[in-house]
Amino acid sequence: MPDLATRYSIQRPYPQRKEAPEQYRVERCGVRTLEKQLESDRGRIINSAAVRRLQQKTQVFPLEHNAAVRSRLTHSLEVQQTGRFIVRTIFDRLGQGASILGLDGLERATESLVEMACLMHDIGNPPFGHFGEAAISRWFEQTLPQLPPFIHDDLSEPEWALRAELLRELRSFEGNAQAIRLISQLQKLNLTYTQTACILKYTRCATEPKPAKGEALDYLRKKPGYYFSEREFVSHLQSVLDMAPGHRFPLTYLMEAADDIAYCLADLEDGVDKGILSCERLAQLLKEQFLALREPFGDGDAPHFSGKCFAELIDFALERSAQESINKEHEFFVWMRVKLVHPLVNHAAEAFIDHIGAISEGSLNRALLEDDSPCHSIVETLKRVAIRHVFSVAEVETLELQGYRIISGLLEHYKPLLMLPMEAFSDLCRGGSRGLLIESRLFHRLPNKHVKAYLTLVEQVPVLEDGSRLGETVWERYCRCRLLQDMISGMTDQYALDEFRALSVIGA
Ligand SMILES: Nc1nc2c(ncn2[C@H]2C[C@H](O)[C@@H](COP(=O)(O)OP(=O)(O)OP(=O)(O)O)O2)c(=O)[nH]1
Ligand SMILES: [Mg+2]
Repeated sequence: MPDLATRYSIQRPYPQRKEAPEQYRVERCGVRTLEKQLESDRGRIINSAAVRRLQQKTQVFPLEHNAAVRSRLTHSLEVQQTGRFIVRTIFDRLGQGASILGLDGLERATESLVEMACLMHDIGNPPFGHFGEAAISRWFEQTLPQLPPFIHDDLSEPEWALRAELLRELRSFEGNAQAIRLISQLQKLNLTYTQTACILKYTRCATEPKPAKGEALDYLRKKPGYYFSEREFVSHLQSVLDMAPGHRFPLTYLMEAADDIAYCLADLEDGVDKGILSCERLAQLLKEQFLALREPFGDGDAPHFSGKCFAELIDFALERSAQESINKEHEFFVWMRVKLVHPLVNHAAEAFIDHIGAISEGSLNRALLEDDSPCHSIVETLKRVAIRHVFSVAEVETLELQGYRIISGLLEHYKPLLMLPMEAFSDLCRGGSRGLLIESRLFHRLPNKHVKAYLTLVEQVPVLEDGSRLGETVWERYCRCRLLQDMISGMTDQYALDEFRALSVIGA
């Protein structure tokens, strides 16, 4: 079994130290140095604009005015807390055994890595959450066939192949892949590779096809985890941390479990807070859903969860809330959390320890909580009730349609920039604007940082299998599409709405 601790490295893309790479490993640099470097990562992350922008991005409810309802930022803070709880539970359980896993003395470092991964895990998400991702992907899917070098060009065989892969990538915008791009190229946070690896949730490059069910590591590769533009960064990260391609960094499993535990209850609480469901109705739905999920396991009509019948536990939370005179809903969720979070955290910690071999290798092909246990059924129950009874109500769907309209509308406004021939766009980048009435004005609205990232990427024309280079026009157009995706996904909900209104000449 690979020793977990050998994966803890303080190496960064832009090193500030002069030592040879072996000195970056915790066995050589020592735990104190590692902790100091991770403290520096914390500062870089907490002070980043990408984290601040989460405060105005949708978790479930787009453009929400009620600040008590979760945004991506408040959700991420809850994930951070849950992540810390899981790490502490693992170390408490391990006790003296931490040294067997090579984790001796690494509790603080592990806690910091997981906490910061949790805080950052959603930074690549576009405005309007899931629907934002879908809107970007769909717009590109419909528009790419109209873009000049993508529809006609005199290309060699290998160029055709890569062009097709780049098009596949541009059709599938992914928040997780965008997060890797943000850290490495757009914000250049220069985090330790170890810290960045904790949020590399999926391990497939977006140019590769989705694996078929049953294929090796199909779960870890089910969504794009990084873009072609970051392939060299990721490949370097993998070699620094001894990660095989397609495999995960061990602590990423903890970030994923913390996210699952945090949002499954929180989304329902927000639904109740917004008056979409009453606690009584929710309690009934949860009991029914849990029974239905446990049926194939034959544990009867009172399946046990953490030594108690699940229905009893819900009724207990309901009773406690009935005794509360002022904030009944709050009381209900306090008790739900008290009764559910501990067992779920314990289960995640146990699964981490039980599967430490596969986890150290990064080959466990599922989420920690995804087994056939009652704990898994609880998470599934909460998620399914949210999907059926919160996300799909008319109010939420209307807001999602508005988000969709805003994102596709914005991309449509910026489309003239994508249609320009390469030479005219380079002219714009050099400050020229002759004859480009609309395009020059649109260009001036692009964030400087994103234009700089585009200019850097344009220079990195990929080398093909046969040693030749990809045609410049195709590569440049890929970079320009990426630029537009960077710009749109970097917006907050409110900023996207304001920008859409401004460009559409609609008043507030
Ligand atoms: N409004 C709405 N929210 C949804 C829907 N499906 C899931 N959500 C919420 C549930 C969670 O609070 C949140 C999860 O968002 P993410 O985009 O991060 O997805 P998740 O982490 O499950 O998947 P990932 O593996 O990161 O792609 O979105 C939906 O159809 N509508
Ligand atoms: Mg996510």
